[in-house]
Amino acid sequence: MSESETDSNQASSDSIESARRKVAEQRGKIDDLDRQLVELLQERRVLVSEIAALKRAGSLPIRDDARERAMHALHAQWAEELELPPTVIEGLFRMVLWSSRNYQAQLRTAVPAGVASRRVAIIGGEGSMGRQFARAFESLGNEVLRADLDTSLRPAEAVADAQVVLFAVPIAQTERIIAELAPLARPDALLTDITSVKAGPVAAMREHGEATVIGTHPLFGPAVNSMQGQRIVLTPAWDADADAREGDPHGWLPWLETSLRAMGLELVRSTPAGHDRAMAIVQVLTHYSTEVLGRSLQRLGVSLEETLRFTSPIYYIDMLMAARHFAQRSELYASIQTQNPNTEQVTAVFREVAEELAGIISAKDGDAFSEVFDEVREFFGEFSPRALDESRYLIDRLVERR
Ligand SMILES: O=C(O)C(=O)C[C@]1(C(=O)O)C=C[C@@H](O)C=C1
Repeated sequence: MSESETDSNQASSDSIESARRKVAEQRGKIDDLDRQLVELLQERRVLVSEIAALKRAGSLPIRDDARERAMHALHAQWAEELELPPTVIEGLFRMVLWSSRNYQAQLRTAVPAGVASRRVAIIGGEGSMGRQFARAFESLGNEVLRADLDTSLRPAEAVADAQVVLFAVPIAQTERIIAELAPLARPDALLTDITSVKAGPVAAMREHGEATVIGTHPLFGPAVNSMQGQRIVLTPAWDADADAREGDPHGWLPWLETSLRAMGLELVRSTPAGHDRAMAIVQVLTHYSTEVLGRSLQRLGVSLEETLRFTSPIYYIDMLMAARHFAQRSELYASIQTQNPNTEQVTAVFREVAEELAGIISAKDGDAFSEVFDEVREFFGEFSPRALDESRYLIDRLVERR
């Protein structure tokens, strides 16, 4: 090595060293700023807890959409003034607001002072959903009786002793267990369930007991971090137009609605048949499509690792959803797919459409393809701009994690 080469190597290692030192210095300052950010979040949380107390006293809801919209608009304006990307600032504050609402739910902001406590039997109380609801009812001050296959408390005893009976058992066994236990419930009790189909279980609860019947379907699984902001469908067994006193002589519907809202849930009212029609799309059709995709990948012998090297964000999201689906219990999905009264009709259309598109594609008929494409685009109509916006948000969050 010549002398000048040695010199230049020395110079470059000096400059690397000096760059490293300066980066470390700046990092120290960043840590200080980040610490201040965290302290500000803590200060913010104190204000939120004060708002929570005021809201509880005034029976105001945790979430205020108008306020949140106004905040996002204001933040966008600030971002622009300071030349920061508004979507990044919006993402940050969405996280802050989500956490603020969760915190308020933990502080029991939405739990009305006068919500009556009841003795609630959870049949299937050791299952993951059963445990989640047991905790939630307990946190509202109810006495919870957990009964399951292996508990010392027998399900029959729990049902006879309870004012509210919640069936949280696998779909395939729900109707059999209801038939066995519902006759033991007190006539002034509430019978409810959390099964993903509603017509069958609600009819079974009506048929086998004298108690008031309200079916429910939580639109989330046991894996969610918090129930805050999740949805639950309520399907009272009586006709919506009927006199409520006739279908609900003991006022169970207001009690259940208040309790579920207090857990942070958003309520969706439906009839058992209306629910099942909607779920044939929300669950059966989309799960079927996911299952066809997963099965095709497996049958094609695709190397996931290899394809993920080429991934687009959408392929990645599709793979996340497909793998998530197949990572869960097959019995749950088997039941959802086989027990919905509308499954046949919906899956038949899926197969027809798969054939239709395969025909168009193999005929290399670009015009026919565009015609189909345009018809579907028109079908999505007003939803499209929102879909573009929200999917972009989702993609940004995913990209930021990697
Ligand atoms: O301002 C309120 O009403 C709050 O409850 C606070 C807050 C926030 O964290 O800023 C949280 C939830 C609401 O949806 C709006 C704002």
